Amino acid sequence: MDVHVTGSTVRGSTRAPSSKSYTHRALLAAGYSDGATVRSPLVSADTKATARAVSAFGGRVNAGDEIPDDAKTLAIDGFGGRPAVPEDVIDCMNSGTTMRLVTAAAALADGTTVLTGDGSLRSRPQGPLLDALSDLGVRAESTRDNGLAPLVVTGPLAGGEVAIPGDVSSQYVTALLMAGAVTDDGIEIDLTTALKSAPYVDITLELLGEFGIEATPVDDGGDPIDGAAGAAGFVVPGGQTYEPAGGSYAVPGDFSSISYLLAAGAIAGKSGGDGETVRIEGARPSAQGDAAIVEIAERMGAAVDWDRDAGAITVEHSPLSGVAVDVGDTPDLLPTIAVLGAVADGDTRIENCEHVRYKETDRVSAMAEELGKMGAETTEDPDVLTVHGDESDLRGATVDGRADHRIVMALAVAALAAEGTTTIRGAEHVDVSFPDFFETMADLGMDVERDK
Ligand SMILES: O=C(O)C1=C[C@@H](OP(=O)(O)O)[C@@H](O)[C@H](O)C1
Ligand SMILES: C=C(OP(=O)(O)O)C(=O)O
Repeated sequence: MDVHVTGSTVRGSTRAPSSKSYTHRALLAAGYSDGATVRSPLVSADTKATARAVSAFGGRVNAGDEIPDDAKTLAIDGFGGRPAVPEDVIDCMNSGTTMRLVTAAAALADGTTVLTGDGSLRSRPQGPLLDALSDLGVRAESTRDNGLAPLVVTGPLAGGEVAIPGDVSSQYVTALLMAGAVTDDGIEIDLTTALKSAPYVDITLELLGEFGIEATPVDDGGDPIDGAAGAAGFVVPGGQTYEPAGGSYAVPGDFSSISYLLAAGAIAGKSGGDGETVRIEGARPSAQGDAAIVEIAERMGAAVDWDRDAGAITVEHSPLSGVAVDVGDTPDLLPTIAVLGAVADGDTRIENCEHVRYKETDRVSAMAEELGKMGAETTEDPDVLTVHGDESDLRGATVDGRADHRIVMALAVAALAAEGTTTIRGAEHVDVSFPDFFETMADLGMDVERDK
């Protein structure tokens, strides 16, 4: 589907969608339990893939009925830590989180599970997780023997000690921690490189805690530390039982999604003289590293206010200046920061971004090339994307969303500040994390037309 976005201003109040990362983990944790209710889930293409995997392992989501797009709660009958051997191949579609978390869950089953995904997911690295599971005594293979899906996993997994790199995907650590809790022996993970995307492991640790599961980051002496940043490894004892307090878990708002709303306000938010700006609700503090978008936008000069107690962010347009940002912890913010950089004065250097190339698409190249079509000047290095705001003058163009939700949403925000109309191809891919993105933006004032 193509959308056509014409330069426009935005204002008004909106609510952030629920967190994709927390929803995946909550659905799977509920699957690992005897049963639990997930409140305010994100219902999207990716989280539905995880829900289907839970069902494939013998759980039941929403009494076996299709999940309505507006579901406010999801009741899950779990498989009690013992996944059944699925009757069919598990299709993880476009979702890296589903594939990594479900691969480790599959290793617990006493039999063989086959996992696949769409063309994008079948090109993303799974090798380090397969190697780790193999070292733990599981048969975990790529059908093409190239570290890519389709994957074939034959359990069961008893646990043990394993080494894994931390610089490809933090999702391998999350996967091993979630599965490790229900093994007999537990899992000790030694990181062979520093961990990137560390806040996502903090999200995992926070959620595991809410489900009554103990898992601990450790330093290189094996002593417990607070938080995943700087950890040399992790320890999760086996034989644990997933059980959320009160039988239910509530998903917070999604700061990666909030980043587009905030950026839209920062580059095109107009108060209209009545004090009303862009207000984003559902922004309560949690372990999400992507909450850094508030500080990044502030550093660039945006007029942002985050009332943490109320969980509300207000933002208004003001002139932006380029900054240097390290996205080692926050890879999903790169497309948003690149757009802010394209309208800012001076250079915006997005550093430590090599792992952002292993996403639904190579987002470093994708943003350089697609923003380039709109008149932005960038310099791309393997690990750094520099956006030259002074040399950029955004104008409408036809751009390719690269079948990647974050590229589509970032380009739509850029189009707000562009002269004329921008056509974005493949706009339907927002269904991965923010299905109502274009409705939400239209309500805020974005001039957007969708082709049927
Ligand atoms: O665990 C998660 O929920 C995620 C971890 C990150 O991936 P990597 O750890 O592969 O960088 C992030 O990019 C992804 O969108 C969601
Ligand atoms: C990379 C992403 O997710 P996943 O790894 O689950 O595909 C994302 O949402 O930007």
